[in-house]
Amino acid sequence: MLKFAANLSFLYNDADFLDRFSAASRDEFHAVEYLFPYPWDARDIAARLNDNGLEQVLFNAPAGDWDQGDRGIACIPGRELEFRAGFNKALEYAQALDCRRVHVMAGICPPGIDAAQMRATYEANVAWAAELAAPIGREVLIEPINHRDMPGYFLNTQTQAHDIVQTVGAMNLKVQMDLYHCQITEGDLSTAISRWIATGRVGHFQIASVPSRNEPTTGEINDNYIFDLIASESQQHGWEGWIGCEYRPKLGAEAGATSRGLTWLRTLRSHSTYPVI
Ligand SMILES: O=C(O)C(=O)[C@H](O)CO
Ligand SMILES: [Mg+2]
Repeated sequence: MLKFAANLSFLYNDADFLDRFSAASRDEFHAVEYLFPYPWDARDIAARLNDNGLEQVLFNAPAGDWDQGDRGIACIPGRELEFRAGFNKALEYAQALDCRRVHVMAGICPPGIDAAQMRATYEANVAWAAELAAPIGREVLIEPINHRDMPGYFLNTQTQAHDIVQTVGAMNLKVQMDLYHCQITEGDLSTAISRWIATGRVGHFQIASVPSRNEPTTGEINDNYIFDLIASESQQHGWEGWIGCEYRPKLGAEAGATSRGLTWLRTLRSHSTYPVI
């Protein structure tokens, strides 16, 4: 089985955020993810989830001052209190929205701080977050991100992320394997998927075409081959996670752009040899 979640920060941009939940439901999504819920009251989001029968599968912990260039603060020495306050807020939303996974963004490496100090800071922060989240059944995800989209981002490769997961050791610390970033940074997706899913430490996948970050099947990745691989590996290893549709519709913010771009998913739902939701 493959389970796809609509990323409401990237999709349905022709609608206000709170109206995107019903739009995703109309396109027969069963789950959603997005970057940040914090501008909205959790009760309003919970009502949209409930009204539309949607599961909340992922969102991000506060990532610093996004408009000022922060892309997470977990690796930055001196911002630990800010990180902890933000993650506490993320857990409040995770409980209100019954969301199992919280993505903790690492941050852009500040100049003049050595890599060892950033790694120590990052490991201490995600270890603290995982310990706080574990008793309430939440998972902390860390995601390698390519340096074309985020120059200088601390976490860049799958091996780096899994090394940190092993070093920290918390069973609820897992890797968010965004195949868009993995293709740009490392390529060799099939081997990477098989290798890392077998560890049991992949918490979530995300997909988008490369290089344009549009709908699957419109770029250099053979997405249908990848979907078949994830389906078979998931069955072999008992992986039951979600695949986030974190892409920008080719038709942009035109009315109905997202729905008109979902041919790849409708085809998969009707033609695959395994269940697809
Ligand atoms: O950039 C990505 O791919 C992500 O998934 C982050 O959560 C948002 O930037
Ligand atoms: Mg991603």
